[in-house]
Amino acid sequence: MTVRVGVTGATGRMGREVIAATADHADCEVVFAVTREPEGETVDDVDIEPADDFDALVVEHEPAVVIDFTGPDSAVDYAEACADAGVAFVTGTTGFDDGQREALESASEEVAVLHAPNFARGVQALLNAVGEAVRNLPGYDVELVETHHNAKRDAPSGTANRLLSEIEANGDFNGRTHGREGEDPREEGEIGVHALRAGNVTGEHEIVLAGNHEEVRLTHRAEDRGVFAAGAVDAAVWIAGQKAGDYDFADVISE
Ligand SMILES: NC(=O)C1=CN([C@@H]2O[C@H](COP(=O)(O)OP(=O)(O)OC[C@H]3O[C@@H](n4cnc5c(N)ncnc54)[C@H](OP(=O)(O)O)[C@@H]3O)[C@@H](O)[C@H]2O)C=CC1
Ligand SMILES: O=C(O)C1=N[C@H](C(=O)O)C[C@H](O)C1
Repeated sequence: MTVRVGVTGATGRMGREVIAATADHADCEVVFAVTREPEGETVDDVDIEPADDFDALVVEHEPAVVIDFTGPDSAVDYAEACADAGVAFVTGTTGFDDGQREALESASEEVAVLHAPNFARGVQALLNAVGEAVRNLPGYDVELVETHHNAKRDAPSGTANRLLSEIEANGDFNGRTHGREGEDPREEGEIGVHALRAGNVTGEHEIVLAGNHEEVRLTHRAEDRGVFAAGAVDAAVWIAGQKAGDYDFADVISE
């Protein structure tokens, strides 16, 4: 059965990729796509409509799922609208604060909600590998470096935060140090976190584990945003059949 998909942030970097990825997927179709100021634009032959009409478009087109790559405030608004309308919600948006995360969780009491800070399958493998490396190398210094394009708003990236949680869950650490300046020697057990913003880098995450006169580096490098979009569309097709709840991209790729 074809899964009917609504797309938010449709003229953004990721929104455009999602529309393209949906066209490449045999099992879904875009039934509407919105952005704040559409100005009569189309993306891959899909008409882009005003975000102010979101609620009416949901009623008119009856999507099974909405895919969102926007900003934290708007993602929460769209999640709440989907919860009211009984529509599943997949978001790759990052930069949520605690209150916004709670709002997504509340929406997941009504409908299926999947939030993933990174829809690349390789990042799921990296999460597993990092946990194992940290468990196997107790006492090693751990530093994380992420690099993104110069228009990214949030730092550290959502993926970096997820990796940091995984690192902390698997070892004995004393907190995170974001960058260093001046007289600031490394303290035992701290995790150094460094966010680089330059040019049009799609997204890189590297974890350095060093100690015992040796060094391990685990790196993921996204070469194209289509990787994220394809994962998000796979998640949308998967979530269309799920009951209300809070889901992760790991649930999608474990099947
Ligand atoms: N999970 C993953 O795999 C990935 C996640 N991301 C995340 O996705 C998000 C979007 O990234 P990207 O596409 O690069 O960003 P862009 O800035 O290119 O696009 C964001 C889009 O969201 C819309 N938008 C922003 N704020 C609002 C708002 N308040 N209300 C309604 N619409 C809004 C914008 O609409 P308008 O054009 O109308 O201003 C724009 O079209 C970021 O949080 C990023 O970190 C990015 C890549 C992969
Ligand atoms: O903003 C981006 O571009 C990206 N954001 C995500 C994040 O914050 O982790 C994922 C990816 O690295 C690209």
